[in-house]
Amino acid sequence: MSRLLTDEELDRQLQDLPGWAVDGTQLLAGFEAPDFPTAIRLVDEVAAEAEDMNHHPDIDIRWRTVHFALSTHDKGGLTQLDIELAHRISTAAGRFGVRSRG
Ligand SMILES: C[C@H](O)[C@H](O)[C@H]1CNC2=NC(N)=NC(=O)C2=N1
Repeated sequence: MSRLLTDEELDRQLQDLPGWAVDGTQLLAGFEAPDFPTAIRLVDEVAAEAEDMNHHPDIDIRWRTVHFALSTHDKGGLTQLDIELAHRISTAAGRFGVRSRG
């Protein structure tokens, strides 16, 4: 599950991850919530998902905008764990009515 993904594998799987983009060794996405409390509720939900996976994002919170940066630190790049976490983040955002900025 945690080997580095090839560029082809990343390109193919990004088709199913609208709003996410690869930047070097990271998978990035920004989301805009209707208000600050909802942004924090999203981050709290993502924290639970990350703990469940034992795979944790870098998170930047600025008022209603939340940016996530995903990478598998132990491997120095992107693995299937990052893809899985991206899906969980996008799903959680949808549940909270938080739209992607991508
Ligand atoms: C020891 C612990 O399982 C590891 O440090 C986990 C924790 N969370 C992690 N999160 C991320 N993004 N990458 C990792 O390599 C990673 N490793």
